[in-house]
Parts: sequence; structure tokens; C-alpha cells
Amino acid sequence: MNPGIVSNAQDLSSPMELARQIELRRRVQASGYMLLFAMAITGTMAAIALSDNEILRASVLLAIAATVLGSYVAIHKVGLSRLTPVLVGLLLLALYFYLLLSGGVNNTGLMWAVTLVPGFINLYGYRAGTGTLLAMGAATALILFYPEFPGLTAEYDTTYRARFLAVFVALTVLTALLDSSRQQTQQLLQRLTLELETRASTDALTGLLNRREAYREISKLESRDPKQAGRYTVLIGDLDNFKTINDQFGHAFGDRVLQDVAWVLQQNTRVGDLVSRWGGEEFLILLPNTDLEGGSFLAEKLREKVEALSDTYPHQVQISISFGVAEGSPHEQPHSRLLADADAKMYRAKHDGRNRVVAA
Ligand SMILES: Nc1nc2c(ncn2[C@@H]2O[C@H](COP(=O)(O)OP(=O)(O)OP(=O)(O)O)[C@@H](O)[C@H]2O)c(=O)[nH]1
Repeated sequence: MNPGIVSNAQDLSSPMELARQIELRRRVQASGYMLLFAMAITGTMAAIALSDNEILRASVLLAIAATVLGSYVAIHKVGLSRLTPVLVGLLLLALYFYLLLSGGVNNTGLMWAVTLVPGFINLYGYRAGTGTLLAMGAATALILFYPEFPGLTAEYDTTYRARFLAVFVALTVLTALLDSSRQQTQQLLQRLTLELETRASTDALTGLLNRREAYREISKLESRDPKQAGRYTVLIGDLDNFKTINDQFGHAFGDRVLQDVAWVLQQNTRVGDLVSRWGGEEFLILLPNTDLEGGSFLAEKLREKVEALSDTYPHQVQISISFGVAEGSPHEQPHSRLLADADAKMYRAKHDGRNRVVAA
């Protein structure tokens, strides 16, 4: 397969999208294998027909082998396309019906139908694959048992026809069952992957995205095309005197405060904004397409909302947060400097008395 296909798939960030791309790649790869197989069969038949001096049959088979070879080259040029398995399936069906009607070489044409069973189920999955194969079996039965079917030049005796159909149906059912169990395992693995990805990207206590995810999002913003991307702003907020709160009311109460603050931050930001738990009692909020003024305005609003939480607890407790605000722009300054800037401003807010926003 084209090595580019692999790296494309690995660039995708969502694990589900990645799984879909891997499945498509598998189907395109299976299409390639089936074409190689078909080419080997028709090529061999053409050689046998040629040695038997059956020039017309050999020419037709050679033309088919050449078409199959052309298709093989074409799917490598096109790369990952959802149309590939469909077109390859149609080509193989055309080849199959030609072999069925003509008998191929020495009346062996019909026999090759069995190779399509694992092939089609691999290409289309067990549901669509079984449907296609059963339709193909029904069409075959019609051709074989309809009296004097037009175009049928091969001669198959009645017992052979019936046995062939029985074997074909049994093989289809067996392969479909095996593939359905393989697919169930694959779906289970996909669910597990998603679950692990969620666990790896979220903070267990607050449900917010964690530091790793926040970094990833900042890097994405940073690498956007500067012509299309707007500026963005980062807020770093740190709860004030949180150690005292823990010491006075216990760790469990501290945890509850962290959860409540996380909720307040999320409820008061827009859908495209990203709220993350940056560290212990520290939060990072990323605001795409927002300048320093907009970011400062939001930070002040969040500061007030967090302060208002103080009245919601049975204890006499002062909850507050200090914010540092910094503005970034794609390709202008590395995010490490932007984060250091926001962090330094947050420490200035602490130094200036806490419960405030420093943006300038
Ligand atoms: N309950 C709880 N406490 C945490 C968690 N993560 C960090 N902390 C506590 O947060 C406290 C942070 O203390 P400091 O870094 O001294 O900061 P502070 O007391 O908030 O003081 P200033 O930041 O200067 O206002 C520490 O006591 C940590 O143990 C957590 O998940 N749950």
C-alpha cells in the first residue's frame, strides 16, 4: 500500500476518526489483494486456454487480466477512497458472471465463486457482504436452473449445480458468523480506546480537560494559518489561600470547592472556549478569537462569579481567584512565552492582594 496512506491516518486527532480511516484502509487493502488474486486466476486461465489453442477464450481472459491490473494500479494512484471497494466488487462480479456463463477453462469457472465469499465479507462487512453474496447466489441459481438460460455456454451437471449452491450458501453463512464475531471484538476495542482517550484527556475530579489536552489545544491555535486565524487569549486562574481552606475544612471540602469552581468557569464561558484544570488549584482558560480586552472582561466576570460561591457553603469561607491574562497570535510568539506571561501576571495579582485580574 501507499505509505502516505498510513501517515495520513496517523495525523488524525480523533480516535474514532482514526478508527474509521484504519477500517477504510483495510478495505482498500483487501480490494488490492482481491484484484491480485483475480489477476492470477485469469492470467493462469488465459495461459491454459492458449496452450489448448483456444485463442478467443485466451484473448478474453487476457483482456480481463489487463483490466484487473489497470484497476490495481488505479486504486494505488487514487489512495483512500470509499468508492474503491464498490468498484472492485462490481468488477469482480462481472468477472464471476463471465466465468459462470462461459465455464472459464475446463468448466472450472463456477468453482472460483467460493473465493468471493471471504473477499466480499471482508470488503463490505458481514451484513452488506452476506446480502451481496446471497443475491449473487440467487442470481447463480436462476442462471443454473432456468431452462436454456441465454448466454450460458458452460455445461454443469445437475448434481454439481446443486452441490455448488449448497457449499456456497454454507460457506457464506459460516464466514459471516466468523466476521460478525471479529467485528464485535473490534467494536469493543474501539469503545475501550474511546474510554481510555477520555480518561487520558480529562481530569477525574472536575471533569475538565487536563493539562495535556490544554497544551494540545494551544498548539493547534498556535499553528493555525495566521491569515485566517484570529488572535487568542489565555487566562490562568489560581484559587486564593486554598491551602488554608483545605486545612480549615478538610480535603473533601477542598475537592468540592474545586468542582464548584470548575462548574462556574464552564457555565460562564462560550462553547468554543476551553476550560482546563492546569494544576492542583490552578485553571487555564483558552479563548480563541478573543483579544486581551475581551479576555480581561471575561476574567473579571469569572472572578466575581467565583467570589459569589463563598455564600453558597454552610461554612464561613472566602473563596476567590486571581487571574493573569495574556494575548497570543498564531506564529507570533511561542506558547511557552504566552503561558509564562499569563503566569507572571497571575503571580502579580497574588502579590497585589489576590482576588483580582492582571492583564497589562
Ligand atoms: N482538596 C484539594 N486540594 C488540592 C488539590 N490540588 C491541590 N490542592 C491544594 O491546594 C493548595 C495550594 O496551596 P498553595 O500553593 O500554598 O497556594 P494557596 O494556599 O492557594 O495560596 P495562594 O495561591 O498564594 O493564594 C495545597 O494545599 C494543595 O494541597 C486537590 O485536588 N484537592
